Amino acid sequence: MTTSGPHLAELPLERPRGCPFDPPAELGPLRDEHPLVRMTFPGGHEGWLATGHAIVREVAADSRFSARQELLHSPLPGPAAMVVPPPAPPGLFIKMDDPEHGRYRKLLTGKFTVRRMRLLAERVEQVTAEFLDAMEKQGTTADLVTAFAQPIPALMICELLGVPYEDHEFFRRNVLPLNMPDASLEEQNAAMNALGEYLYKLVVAKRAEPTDDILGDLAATELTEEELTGIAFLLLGAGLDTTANMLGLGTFALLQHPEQLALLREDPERIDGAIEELLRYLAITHTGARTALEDVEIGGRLVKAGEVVAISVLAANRDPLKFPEPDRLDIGRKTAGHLSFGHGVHQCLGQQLARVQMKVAFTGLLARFPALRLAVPAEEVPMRSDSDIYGVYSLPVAWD
Ligand code: HEM
Repeated sequence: MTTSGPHLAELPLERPRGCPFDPPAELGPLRDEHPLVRMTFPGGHEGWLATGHAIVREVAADSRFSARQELLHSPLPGPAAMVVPPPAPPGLFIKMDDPEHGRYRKLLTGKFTVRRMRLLAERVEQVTAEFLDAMEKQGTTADLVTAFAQPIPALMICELLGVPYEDHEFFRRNVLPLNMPDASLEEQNAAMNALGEYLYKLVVAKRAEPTDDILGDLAATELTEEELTGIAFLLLGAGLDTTANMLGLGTFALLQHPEQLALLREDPERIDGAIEELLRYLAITHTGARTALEDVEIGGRLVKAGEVVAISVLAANRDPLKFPEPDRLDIGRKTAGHLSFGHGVHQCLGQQLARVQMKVAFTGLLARFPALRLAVPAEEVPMRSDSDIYGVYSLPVAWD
């Protein structure tokens, strides 16, 4: 076991200007030499950065590493990195460990199964067709983000949870700062409080008058109103911004790789493989973190109790030891084992929902607009470089 080695002064974050889909240039060589490396966190704490696929998987699967937020130092710079966060509010189980985490998750797993999500496909098709109709009517150009990528997942998660879609602008406005490390603590707290108050009122109403949706079902259990609010907050936050960014950034990536797009257009059956490859290649939830609860020997290094390990999903998904020619977007490749939905007990609960939405939405978009193209030079597309969830802020597209 080695105790010395290189030391990173910060987590490299900037994706290259020329190819905004690739990891920061430093990350590849670093991962290949030192898949687990010492790093100073923005608040000055010493910890680690895991970039190798095997190590990232190990950390995510090992219950000696905790997801509890009060133990975490943020690996991303910004005001939140300077403070120790409070324990997660009740119900926010993504920031909890088992058995507490499992108690909440168990109540939800049956609601997001492959079978249930496939049954939903018809409704996703209707919703997608409506937004594509509206986009087509508006002329021969559009911002794909506001016309297509955002509204489809927003409407679907609202319907599933039983949250009024009319309020989606309010959710979007308030979810945004929560994923932005640079947002001030005041902004983040105000957003959290506004969403919390809204959702609390909603679950109280559902408890009084049951509704036929996920929150309605949960309101009929013994969960407290605070727990219901935390779960609603997690599901709404996770469902609004993630799939939307995969649709926006995924379309951008396909337009920038015309040979891959042509393969998909030639044989739309390739869609499932294309989606997994886009998930791997783009790694929109690029960074995570865990805290060691005890001393752990891993990858030939000793991570001490209390130290935080930042995880670069982006670097791990591009590890040549796992994926040959990892920097090539190849919709026909074997993608099993990509880490874009996480790994271990916290693996994404909504992944089947996300897959169904992406399949229907990408298929509908490509069929409706055979001549879809960027309406601005690629360098002018505004990237979400300042967010925990990568993507595009807008994607001007045109068709004939
Ligand atoms: C393409 C879209 C999506 C991506 C890339 C994504 C990514 C992830 C990742 C990486 C995690 C693990 C986080 C960790 O280990 O700390 C996660 C967890 C989670 N995701 Fe997703 N997600 C997506 C869509 C969704 C959707 C649509 C929902 C809707 C309900 C959702 C709900 C959740 C929940 C509840 C968890 C926490 C699971 C747990 O802690 O047990 N996700 N997601």
